[in-house]
Amino acid sequence: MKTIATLGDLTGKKVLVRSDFNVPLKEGVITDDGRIRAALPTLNALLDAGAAVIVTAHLGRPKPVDGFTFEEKFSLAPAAARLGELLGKDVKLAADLTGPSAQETVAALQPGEVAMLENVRFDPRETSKVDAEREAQAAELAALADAFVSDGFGVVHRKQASVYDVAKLLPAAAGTLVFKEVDSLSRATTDPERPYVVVLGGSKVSDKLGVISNLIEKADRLLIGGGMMFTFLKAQGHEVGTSLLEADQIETVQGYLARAAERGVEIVLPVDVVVADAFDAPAPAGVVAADAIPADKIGLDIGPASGELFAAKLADAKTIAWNGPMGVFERPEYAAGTRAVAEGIIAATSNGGFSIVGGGDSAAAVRILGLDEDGFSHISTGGGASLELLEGKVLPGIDVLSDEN
Ligand SMILES: Nc1ncnc2c1ncn2[C@@H]1O[C@H](COP(=O)(O)OP(=O)(O)OP(=O)(O)O)[C@@H](O)[C@H]1O
Ligand SMILES: O=C(O)[C@H](O)COP(=O)(O)O
Repeated sequence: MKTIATLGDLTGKKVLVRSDFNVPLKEGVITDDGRIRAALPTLNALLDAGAAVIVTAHLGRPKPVDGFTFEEKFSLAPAAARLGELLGKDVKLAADLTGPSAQETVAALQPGEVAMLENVRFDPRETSKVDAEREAQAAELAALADAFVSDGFGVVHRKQASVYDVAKLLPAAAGTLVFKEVDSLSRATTDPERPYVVVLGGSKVSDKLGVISNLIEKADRLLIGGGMMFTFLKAQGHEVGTSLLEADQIETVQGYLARAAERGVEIVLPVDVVVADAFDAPAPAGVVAADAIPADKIGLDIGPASGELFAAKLADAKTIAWNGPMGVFERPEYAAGTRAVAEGIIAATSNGGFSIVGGGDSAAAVRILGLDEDGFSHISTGGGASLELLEGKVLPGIDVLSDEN
């Protein structure tokens, strides 16, 4: 990948930086600013080099249909305010992406200053599958700057206008975060020390099921918790009540279970589950066996016996990749499973294992639960991106920064 140094003298230049500020928010307040902190080294390096910096980023998955559509709950305003605090300077947020507000903001921007553009996904062209639509948006973004730095590691697996297409239109380089992430993750992809154990959870079930197919070829053991455990339990013939379920993936998962058995890869599922009457019920209803979830209950965490089982399955691991919380850890009543797994990983790491935590929410869980970040070998800012790298895929946002381009 091309480094920032390849961009030459940046004094007085306007540099467009793609960051990943997709941070967890609760009532408009950022609950974990890890991704914003992780962006600082690149931003400071560019400011020190005399550049004026324009940051573009997304938050969540807004669904605009007809042109740029602002939606308060997906505004980057909290991220801009936090970035300003961390940099110790005012960060102006344009009200649009490439429209009059962005143009005025960028025109006034001086070397050493930082501005942000509103959520890049407020424009439907950002995520369009039609090349020409994305390219048109990328051209508008490129017109704002002299160079492009891709530093939003969490989004480099997306072939989107601000990640991929814009890199073709300006002198482009990878930021320091992208370099650091790729370096660390390559330890798990290139001849990992064994046993290699992968722990998967979270709620983006369909995003992650495909990853499992690939990891069956690479890992020795897969521990499955979080929202995706229910599709596995169902695939084994158990009822899952009103829990998160991808009904159309059941057969696919049955195929994974069969292939894992053939290859001698162990797939470990929870043996008990913490259930509630409803997602928003004020308190859990209890712990049930994983093969006996009542029809009117929803599973929101792995149970205590599963926490112990998972920790035991991690104990001898020499390479560990963890993506996705084991339950709805944001609520203390459903955080014990995630804590048990995190502590199991910390123990294995102190025993000589190499551990990677991936996923915005998993990294946030480590901090929110007050766990020791230094207990893990690498905490990635990427969720899907780190998983796809672990799968060995070529990521469009990295490929486009190749020295050969
Ligand atoms: N059993 C469950 N039912 C519903 N939601 C769950 C369950 N278990 C975990 N979750 C939710 O999953 C969310 C995190 O899932 P997600 O797949 O986004 O993980 P991630 O680590 O952030 O990865 P990425 O960075 O790719 O988004 C959390 O908000 C958590 O509350
Ligand atoms: O949270 C993430 O993993 C990244 O910001 C990418 O978000 P996306 O899955 O909505 O593309």
